[in-house]
This record gives sequence, C-alpha cells and structure tokens, in this order.
Amino acid sequence: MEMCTLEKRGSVFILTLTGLNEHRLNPALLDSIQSALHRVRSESSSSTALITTAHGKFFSNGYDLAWAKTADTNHRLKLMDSKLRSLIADLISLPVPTIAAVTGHASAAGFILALSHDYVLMRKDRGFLYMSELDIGLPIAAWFVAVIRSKIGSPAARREVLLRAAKLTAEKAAELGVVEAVEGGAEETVAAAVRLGEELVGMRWDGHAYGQIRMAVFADLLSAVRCDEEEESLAVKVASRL
Ligand SMILES: CCCCCCCCCCCCC/C=C/C(=O)SCCNC(=O)CCNC(=O)[C@H](O)C(C)(C)COP(=O)(O)OP(=O)(O)OC[C@H]1O[C@@H](n2cnc3c(N)ncnc32)[C@H](O)[C@@H]1OP(=O)(O)O
Repeated sequence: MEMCTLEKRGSVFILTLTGLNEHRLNPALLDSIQSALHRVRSESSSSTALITTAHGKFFSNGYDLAWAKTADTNHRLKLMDSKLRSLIADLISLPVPTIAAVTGHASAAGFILALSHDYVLMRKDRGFLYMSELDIGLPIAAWFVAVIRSKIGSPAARREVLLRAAKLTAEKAAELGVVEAVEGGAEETVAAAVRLGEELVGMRWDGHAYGQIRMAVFADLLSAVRCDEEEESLAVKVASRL
C-alpha cells in the first residue's frame, strides 16, 4: 500500500503522506518517506525544493505505539526510533531547501518531523502542534529535545511545548516563533509552500553548498540525532508504560 507519494510540481517536489489516517510513524511509513527523500536527492540535478505535507486531519500523530505493543516492544520501539533518526539526518543533509506544509495535527514524533524542515507553514483553522509525551506519561529522547532546542529559540516557548504539552494552533505557534507562516486552509497552506519553494529555487543556489551549510548550522543537532546511547534505557522505560 502506497503510504506517501512524491510528485514534481513546477520546480518543487511535493512529498505527501497519503490516506485519511493518523500517518503514524511506523517502519513502513518511515521507509516510504526515506525512499522519497533518496529520490529527491538523486533527481535534484537542477535547483529544487522539497515540500512535505499530508492528506486528512493529521500531518502525523507520532510513533505507532500500537504497532510497537507486541511481545517484542523494545525492539520495535528502537526500530522506529532509529528509522526516524536516520530520516531526520537525511533531511538535515538534503541538498535542497525543505518546507513542511502542516495541514493537520503534528504530535510528538510527528511534530519532530515537521520541525526538522527548514521552514514550517501551518494551516490556520485546524491542527495542533503538540508534544504529547507529558500527557501520556512517556519520557523524551535527548535527540527530540535537541531538535526542539535547535528550532524553537525561546525558553518560554520550549516550556509551553515540553513542560506544558501545549496544543499549539498555527497562530499560537507563530506567536511563539515555532512556525514561519499561518495560512488559510490545507490548500492555501500547500499553495503558500509551493510559492516559497519556487522563490527559493529562483535563488539558484548550489545544492551541495546548501546542504553543507545546513549541516554546519545544525552540527550539534546532527550529532544528537546520530547518538543512540540512551535508546535502550529509554525503550525499556517507554515499553513499561505501554
Ligand atoms: C517510542 C519510541 C522509543 C524508542 C526507543 C527510545 C528512544 C526514544 C524514546 C522517546 C520517548 C517516546 C517519545 C514518543 C514519541 C511519540 O511519537 S509517541 C506517540 C505520540 N502520539 C500521541 O500521543 C497522539 C496525540 N494526539 C492526540 O492526542 C490527538 O490526536 C489530537 C492531536 C489532540 C487530536 O485529537 P482529535 O480529537 O482527533 O482532534 P480534532 O477532533 O481534530 O480536534 C479536537 C477539537 O479541537 C478543534 N480544533 C482542531 N484544530 C483546531 C485549531 N487549529 N484551532 C481551534 N480548534 C481546533 C476541533 O475542531 C475539535 O473541536 P470539536 O469539534 O469542538 O471537538
């Protein structure tokens, strides 16, 4: 079953998480997204940009904990987490500008996926950006915090997101500096992302320079994403709470 599509619209790629489901980040969906990123990398000979968006009322509702809850929970949790980390590292090294067009709820790992883009545009009327770990009693990985620290500048905003589990609407997220722009509905958000993408493509930057500079800007984040020291202990904690 196709879980995401990749289409070229003008000069930009649009990666869409398909289906009216929660787009939970299980290995199948993570693999599908990552192979789309590999296609963007291989086909981005000329200047291009990547927009990531989703169908339905969810951008992504986070890890697929139901999938993980089996006899082999620890292994499955670690598998999801290592696949997401690999995907985030690919986004940071991708030689093209990246834009998340958040057209629905983005929770926990889904929020991390959105934040890992260079720009986040969000629809005004529906959808929350929400780190739900506090509400569901789960610990958080240091690398998740590294993403949030790299992308959300204000300590007050980080407190709202992590220590208050705030459900941020687009307007609140813009006020806290979490998203760049608040658009209308889903279609307007994708259209605004395409306009921004075409504007960035118009700069005709060298993609490898763009990717290298982004990796330099987020060097600390990249090393946190690649470090799996705590994974085992966190997996045990998370598994015990499922
Ligand atoms: C776990 C991996 C371990 C690996 C090994 C260890 C290493 C790492 C360890 C890390 C530790 C774990 C980290 C965990 C990561 C995860 O991803 S775990 C999974 C997390 N996911 C969740 O917890 C799911 C959270 N989601 C929700 O709670 C809900 O889906 C939601 C987002 C709150 C949406 O709820 P829902 O009821 O479906 O929403 P709606 O019906 O759409 O809206 C509710 C009402 O709000 C109104 N509304 C919606 N948007 C807006 C808006 N923008 N503005 C105003 N109002 C809005 C909407 O109209 C609804 O109102 P009513 O119609 O009046 O009800």
